This record gives sequence, structure tokens and C-alpha cells, in this order.
Amino acid sequence: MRVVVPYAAEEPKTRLADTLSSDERTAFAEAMLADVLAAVRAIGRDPEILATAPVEADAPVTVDPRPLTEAVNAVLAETDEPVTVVMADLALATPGALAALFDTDGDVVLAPGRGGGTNAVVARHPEFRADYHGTSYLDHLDAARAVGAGVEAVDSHRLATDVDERADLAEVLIHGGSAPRGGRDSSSGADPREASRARSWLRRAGFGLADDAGRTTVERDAGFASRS
Ligand SMILES: Nc1nc2c(ncn2[C@@H]2O[C@H](COP(=O)(O)OP(=O)(O)OP(=O)(O)O)[C@@H](O)[C@H]2O)c(=O)[nH]1
Ligand SMILES: C[C@H](OP(=O)(O)O)C(=O)O
Repeated sequence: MRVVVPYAAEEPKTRLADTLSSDERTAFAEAMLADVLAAVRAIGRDPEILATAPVEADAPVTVDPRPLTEAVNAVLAETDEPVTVVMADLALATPGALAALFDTDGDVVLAPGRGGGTNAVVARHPEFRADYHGTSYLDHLDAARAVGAGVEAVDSHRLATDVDERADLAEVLIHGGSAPRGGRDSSSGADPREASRARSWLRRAGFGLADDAGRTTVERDAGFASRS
């Protein structure tokens, strides 16, 4: 099983441009990528990065500057064995959450993202092809059925939470390192109570939780205000 992690190496996370500078977005994206790679490794899989440009990371890197769907489909087309595609912005992904993904039977297994995206795919059917952006979860259900593949979805808060917008940063601060003892993750090889790199990065960058009229949001320490 190949485990491919797509990564937009140049100008990542543009939807956070109102919150983070360009350099900060790169650093934060790298922290999330490192967390995802570590979680994949913790369950005994070898991740590989599919990047738009060269990137320094603790995994083999294939550079393919084509758009996401084309780059992923090139991998699916060239590979005889099953391929799992796990996005690099799943800052809450834990070994346990990924193990549940891999343990789900099905020709095609989808981890939907909030808002209709697709945060992970296990492609065990040779003809399945990806179709990212828009409501890609529904498009991937259709794509699987069109090739006669049996399709399953995993119900996972951690895999559904991709970090795209400012509000998502609160999820990283809340859940990025304090999973309760005794849950599935406690037996999966990595200590889930350790703060993730992404959460540590946000803390170092001055972010904390705030209450905005009863809704949890993030605020940044005033000392960092000039950078955002
Ligand atoms: N290889 C590759 N990966 C991509 C590309 N676009 C996005 N990704 C990765 O795919 C995952 C989902 O990306 P998005 O959230 O849609 O895009 P993003 O670039 O991270 O963020 P935005 O600029 O805010 O859309 C992340 O892991 C990205 O790093 C692409 O064109 N090629
Ligand atoms: C790649 C894209 O990510 P999103 O734009 O939903 O974050 C998708 O999941 O189709």
C-alpha cells in the first residue's frame, strides 16, 4: 500500500492569509505535514510526499507541479497496488484515526472533510480516479460507483477536520494534543497527549482560544499583531 501525502509547497494555505503571513503559512503548513507524516509512520506505514515543488521533509518527495487532481491521478494510474491519499493539513490526525481508515474494508474508502471535501481516500480499485475541489466527497462517491467499486465512508472527527480557515485554528488548539486516556489512540504507538507540532507552532506564534459572543475562536497575542 502506497501512502501519498499531497502538499502544496508554494504559497500554502492561502485561506489563512488574513491571519498568517506568507512565511508563517509555510511554517504552519510544514508543521501540519510533519504531524501527518509522524501519524502515518506510527502505524507502520511509509508515507511519501507528492509536492508541487521541492520540499525538505522526513519522507521521499515526488515533485509534480500539475494541479492536485492530475497529480494524484497520475499516481493512481501508475500504481498497481492500493494507494491511500492523506491530505497534509489534517492537523488532528492521530495514529488511531488513521488506523481506523486503513482498517475499513471497501474498494474505495473515503474520509469526508467538513464542507464536502475529501480528506483521505483508500483506493483499492484499479480504475478509481480522484476529482478534488468543490464537493469532492459527493464526486468521489459518484466516481467510485461509476467504476463499480464498493465504497465506504469513515466517520471521524479527526479526519474530517482539515485546517483551511481561521476558525479551524481553534480546533487545533482544542484537540491538537489532549486526547483523553483510554481511547483508541492510547494503544496506537504515539502518546496522543503530546502537543502536536501544529498546536505547538500556533502557541509559539501567540495564538490562544477566545470567546466571541459565546463561540470559541482564536486570538493572537498583541505582541504578534504586526505580523498578521
Ligand atoms: N501536490 C499537490 N498538493 C496540493 C495541491 N493543492 C493543494 N494540495 C494539498 O492538498 C491538500 C488540500 O489542499 P487545500 O486545502 O485544498 O489547499 P491548500 O493549498 O492547502 O490551501 P488554500 O490555498 O487555502 O486552498 C493539502 O495537503 C495541500 O497541501 C496541488 O496542486 N498539488
Ligand atoms: C482538495 C479539496 O480540499 P478543500 O478545498 O475541501 O480543503 C477537497 O477536499 O476536494
